[in-house]
Amino acid sequence: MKIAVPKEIKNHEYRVALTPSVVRELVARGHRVAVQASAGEGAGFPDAEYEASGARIEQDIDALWDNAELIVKVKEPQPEEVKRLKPSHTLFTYLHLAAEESLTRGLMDSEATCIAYETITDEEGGLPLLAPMSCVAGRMAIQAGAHSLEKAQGGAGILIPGVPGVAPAKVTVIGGGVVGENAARMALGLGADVTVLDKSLERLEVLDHRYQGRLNTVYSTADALETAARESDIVVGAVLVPGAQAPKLITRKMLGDMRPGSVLVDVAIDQGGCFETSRATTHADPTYVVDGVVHYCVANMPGAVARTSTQALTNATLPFVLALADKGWQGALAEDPHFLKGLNVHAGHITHPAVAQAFGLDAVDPKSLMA
Ligand SMILES: NC(=O)C1=CN([C@@H]2O[C@H](COP(=O)(O)OP(=O)(O)OC[C@H]3O[C@@H](n4cnc5c(N)ncnc54)[C@H](O)[C@@H]3O)[C@@H](O)[C@H]2O)C=CC1
Ligand SMILES: CC(=O)C(=O)O
Ligand SMILES: [Mg+2]
Repeated sequence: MKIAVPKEIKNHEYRVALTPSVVRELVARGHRVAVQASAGEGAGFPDAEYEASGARIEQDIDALWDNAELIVKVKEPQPEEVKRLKPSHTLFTYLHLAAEESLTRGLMDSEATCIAYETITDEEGGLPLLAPMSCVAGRMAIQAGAHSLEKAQGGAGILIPGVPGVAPAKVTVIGGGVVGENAARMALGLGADVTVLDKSLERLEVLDHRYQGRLNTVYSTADALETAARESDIVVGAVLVPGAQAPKLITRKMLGDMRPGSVLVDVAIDQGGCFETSRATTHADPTYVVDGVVHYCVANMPGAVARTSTQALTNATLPFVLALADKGWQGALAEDPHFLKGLNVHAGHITHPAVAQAFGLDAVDPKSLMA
């Protein structure tokens, strides 16, 4: 299989889809890997390491895309990348389509086969290719929140742990999955007063047991959300309905009840965000203020810690990339129903029900493509 690794072009995105170690595994199986010149530099993997692993370094972007069968990326294709896709391509990357209709339409028009990391499932009901980046983003959410609470950033001027004689900050995390648990863990580590809200009692039970009374767990209702908004210094948005747009849980009206200088960190922004006033921001300009409340809404948070994130991401994607390369998309997806859940778009059709529902379109059952 001819595999291409483009250099990521999203704002301040320094991750790369394959490390030299992964390239080595692919080349050992007889695959040909082309890596765009300097694609790995931001994550600390120079071209020479890829060459030593058997990759060809490609300077010409047109040739890189044109000659590829399988394109492996990190972030959703940007408009100039969508234009390069063609029906013979298999694209494997994060897509987050429910948040972006124009991207969805662009991928449909390309007629390429587009497999999303974030909708692949596992036996335990988890999302194994989202989890490593959720782990990173959850941990970063508290760093981002702590920084945003500083006065110079528009925050209330609160130090998360407080000091002797001064109470710590109150941190509420909405959604106690991978992002939520990692955010809660970091906030606890800093000495915050931490509450996790979730709709899943099972999840709250797991967290209660794991954190042995150090964490407050609250079932997520409209009342609980209003209380969280009123009383918290930082609210982290960490909900997910896989493939779908995030529900808007903190409304504009509720901002009026928040203390000035409080902070909303919307990690769920890549699925459209779970606060009504959220709009995607970039690492270059990560925050803005609405009604006195600081919003941090960066859609590619792990890109800022590209070295850690690239290693964590490729640990998880490796078996899937090998399966696609060895068997082709039909072979790999036909024998793994969890991998098949990753198929979002094929030959102009949407193949994920939650994505189709987000735009009032019909979904084609991916099983019907496996014949
Ligand atoms: N901004 C960024 O850079 C990144 C964003 N993310 C995003 O973070 C979000 C969370 O991801 P994960 O933690 O991996 O998902 P997850 O599936 O592990 O956890 C989501 C949790 O939300 C809960 N939930 C769903 N609807 C809810 C509601 N209405 N009220 C309260 N809780 C609700 C679920 O029960 C679940 O426990 C996703 O949108 C993901 O794409 C992940 C990584 C990086
Ligand atoms: C999951 C995601 O959006 C990211 O890692 O950038
Ligand atoms: Mg995005």
